[in-house]
Amino acid sequence: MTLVAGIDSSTQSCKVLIRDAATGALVRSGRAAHPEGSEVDPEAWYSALQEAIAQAGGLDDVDAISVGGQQHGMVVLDASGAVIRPALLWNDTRSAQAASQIIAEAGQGDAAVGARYWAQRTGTVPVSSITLAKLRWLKDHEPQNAAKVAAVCLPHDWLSWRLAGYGPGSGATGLAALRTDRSDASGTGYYRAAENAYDHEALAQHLGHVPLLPQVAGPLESIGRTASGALIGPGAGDNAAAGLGVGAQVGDVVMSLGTSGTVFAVAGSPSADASGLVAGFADATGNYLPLVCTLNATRIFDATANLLQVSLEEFNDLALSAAPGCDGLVLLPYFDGERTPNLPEATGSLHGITRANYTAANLARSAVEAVVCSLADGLRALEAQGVEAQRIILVGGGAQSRAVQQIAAEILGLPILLPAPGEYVADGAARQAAGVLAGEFPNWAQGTAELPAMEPAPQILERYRALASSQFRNDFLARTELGA
Ligand SMILES: Nc1ncnc2c1ncn2[C@@H]1O[C@H](COP(=O)(O)OP(=O)(O)O)[C@@H](O)[C@H]1O
Ligand SMILES: O=C(CO)[C@@H](O)[C@H](O)COP(=O)(O)O
Repeated sequence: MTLVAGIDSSTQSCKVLIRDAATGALVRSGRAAHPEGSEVDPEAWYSALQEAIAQAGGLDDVDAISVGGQQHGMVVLDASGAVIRPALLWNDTRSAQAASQIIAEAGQGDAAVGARYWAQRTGTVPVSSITLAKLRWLKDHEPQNAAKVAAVCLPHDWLSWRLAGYGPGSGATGLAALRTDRSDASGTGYYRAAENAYDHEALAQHLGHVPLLPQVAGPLESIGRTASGALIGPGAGDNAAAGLGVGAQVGDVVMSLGTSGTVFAVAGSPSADASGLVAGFADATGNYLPLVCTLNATRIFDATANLLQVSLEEFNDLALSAAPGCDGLVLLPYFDGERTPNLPEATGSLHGITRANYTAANLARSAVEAVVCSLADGLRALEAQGVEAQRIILVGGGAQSRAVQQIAAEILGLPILLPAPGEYVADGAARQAAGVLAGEFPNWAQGTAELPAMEPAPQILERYRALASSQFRNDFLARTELGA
């Protein structure tokens, strides 16, 4: 049996799946936790990867491997190949002001002009998550570190590079061996997905110089070999890998609930949304991946379950025991600030509390309704860019939640497909690894169920939208009054 391995190095953990390259059957798996926090030493990802690989029985009998990873994280390397400082992750909002400056400077002070400039130039209006904003933050706050940057790469690029035998001390030869793929490159803010080209000018302006950038490998190109001789695929950003994992085709819309909430479509042409809601990313096959990402998804469930001192299963039961609309209780889920809408300083808030509705069940349900509504807004932004959603493919750890499944069916008003429980980012990476071996993506069978239709509850989204837009207005006014 020929075996392939797929890795998902995500925000919270590292997962390794080893599959039969011919059929896709799962053979072994492993998993290890990542440290908390939005600033992480990349070595911690490598240790978690080693632990997950060992748990999955090692790689000695594996013929090809690919890494899917959390997007945008800033991994900066010096000339020797050593990491200069801990990576700033996609959900680290300290770079929010840098993002605003990048936009304002492009528009010579006019943010709307700057937003249009970036939408046209790279497909994405920078927010704090985007790597370019993190590099600008580095230049402004740690100029001595910025000056040392010989190469910059992303979490999945760096892990693939380590698997290929490079690391601290591998010097210029090592740096020249860095590779990425088009999907992850498209999330940097210095890659023009529609032209398949890096934007060196953006780096020169916002980092202060142009460092070495990983070469962009083709969708089925091998970028090296592991110590045990397995081919290493190009890898992908985690959302593009999830798209591969569920076999998404042009026109399909995927909603993922993990640490981040994302909703994205596979598209045949690039997008350029000057409102900044939709990021114009690329997928892992040569298409495009217009995507909306929120900072607050399953961790809202974790925090609420924690507060209520219940397990996630009990949390789901509680949520399902409350009535749609939570008797008027509405949560705005901006616990970690927010990226879409762009409210990096926001905090969460609970509205409409009465003595009667302030129950554990309503609190649990309000958390699920909030997260689903925030993604329903994401879907609306995608539709404004011309995406025609016929159905939604639901993935990510949060898709396992029965409460999410039911409430998504009530709120989204579209058929919802639930792939068999699995790790779709790691699956996409495994599928890519099998494709690297065979020269084409495999056609692995996959069980998918359609969720039963639910009584639509449009009032939930209406109330959420009314509150969210008033919070957005207030935040905007506060920033304007402060002159920010
Ligand atoms: N049955 C469940 N009900 C609710 N949430 C769940 C359930 N199972 C997993 N999760 C959520 O999934 C999240 C992890 O999802 P995952 O996609 O692995 O995240 P990430 O990719 O960001 O590391 C956890 O925060 C957890 O709350
Ligand atoms: O920033 C984005 C997409 O733009 C996030 O989707 C990250 O890629 C992290 O994903 P998870 O670890 O939450 O799956």
